[in-house]
Amino acid sequence: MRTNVTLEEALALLLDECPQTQSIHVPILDSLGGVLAEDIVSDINIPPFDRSPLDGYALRSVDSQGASPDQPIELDVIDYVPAGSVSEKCVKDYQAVRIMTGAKIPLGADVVIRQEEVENVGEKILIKAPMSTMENISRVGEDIHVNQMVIKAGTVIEPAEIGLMATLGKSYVSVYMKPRVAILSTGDELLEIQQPLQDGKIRNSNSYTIAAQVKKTGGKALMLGVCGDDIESISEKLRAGLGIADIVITTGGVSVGDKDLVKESFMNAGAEMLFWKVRMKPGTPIAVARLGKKLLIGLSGNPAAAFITFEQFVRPLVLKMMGREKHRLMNVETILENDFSKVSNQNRFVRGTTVYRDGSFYTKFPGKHSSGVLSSLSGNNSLFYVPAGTGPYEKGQKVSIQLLDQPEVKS
Ligand SMILES: Nc1nc2c(c(=O)[nH]1)N[C@H]1C(S)=C(S)[C@@H](COP(=O)(O)OP(=O)(O)OC[C@H]3O[C@@H](n4cnc5c(N)ncnc54)[C@H](O)[C@@H]3O)O[C@H]1N2
Ligand code: MOO
Repeated sequence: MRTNVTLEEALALLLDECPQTQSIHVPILDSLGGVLAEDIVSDINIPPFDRSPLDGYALRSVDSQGASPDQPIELDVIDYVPAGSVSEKCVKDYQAVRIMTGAKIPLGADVVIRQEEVENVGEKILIKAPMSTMENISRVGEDIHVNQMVIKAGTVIEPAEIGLMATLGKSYVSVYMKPRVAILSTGDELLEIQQPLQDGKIRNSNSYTIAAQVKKTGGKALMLGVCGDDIESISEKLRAGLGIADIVITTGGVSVGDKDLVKESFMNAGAEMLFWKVRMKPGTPIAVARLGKKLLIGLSGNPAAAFITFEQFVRPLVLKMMGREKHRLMNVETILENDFSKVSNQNRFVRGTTVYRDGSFYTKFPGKHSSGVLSSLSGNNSLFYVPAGTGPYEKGQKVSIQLLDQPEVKS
């Protein structure tokens, strides 16, 4: 088993092991945030017919030649066509059809004049300027044409893609399944959240934080609950998790204590250890094992360590499994709003809150940094990576920061 691996090695080892999930057909609205597993090619033109982009009159451009405010040209209005209807008439010499936005251009007409530009005289209109052919006409297929590749497999589905599928008459679509991530919290000190506190015990928060992170990333979280520090009980829960999930995440029990039994439990469940311990703080003792195509990831029990190692390792893994090509966190340049004076021989991730103001990003650090502190994670949207031996960093200094979420825009 490899140990004390670098961040890059740990991520590479995980991503190398990562199988893509199978594709599944879902109603288009359920595909939001998923990755398309098929090419979407159009079998129709959009718009399907020449149509009016205006409320006005459809006419023949030749009839408008020579028109001016002093010498307007008079046309007979022979029909009315609202959107959704089709005129049965053909526009002939010095005729026009009243037309609404979205309606099909009647035969014979090759331009549309907006209604504000004409003068109405009974059943007739006066036009006061010449028009060029095809003016104010949305052409058939100008948006999408037959056989056009509209959305490529691998595209992340956003609201616009859902609208495109709808316009093409596609009600179901093939996407990669959400990776299923089972979550188990280990520790004799853990109570379920409904239970009253007892001396020496705490409530299990990690399962909930991690399940929320899984959901936010696009995976499906499956709760395995809480388990005491006992190899047989942990192994039994792991087997149950492996039966229903692509990845099993545990928290707690990965350090060097007498009751740190997760690695042994991974092996007891039949898995092969890939690595233990990454050169980073917090979250050093992360343990990763493989059983067939499934991965077992043991995160530290410390809430902030579990949160941060999830973002560094599990988030990219889940994204890659669901077919996302871009799974790295975005780095931006930010201006520090406090000092960070700690210099240590360990690589470190420091939680921070980043905002966007007057064209720049600004980052504040909370007062409490310990990996056991959960409260100061609230409101954080970024992580400052401090390589070993660097610093101190000072207020006003420009540094690079990882964004976990879009920053608030302040004015
Ligand atoms: N002698 C040493 N002790 C420790 C070392 C070391 O190198 N030598 N490493 C420390 C570091 S760094 C970390 S990180 C922790 C990791 O320990 P474990 O992953 O084994 O986690 P636990 O000891 O089980 O728990 C740590 C902490 O977190 C609380 N916890 C656990 N599960 C939950 C949960 N589901 N919800 C909320 N809080 C939880 C637990 O009660 C502990 O307080 O080890 C250091 N020790
Ligand atoms: O690696 Mo630990 O999470 O710093 O206390």
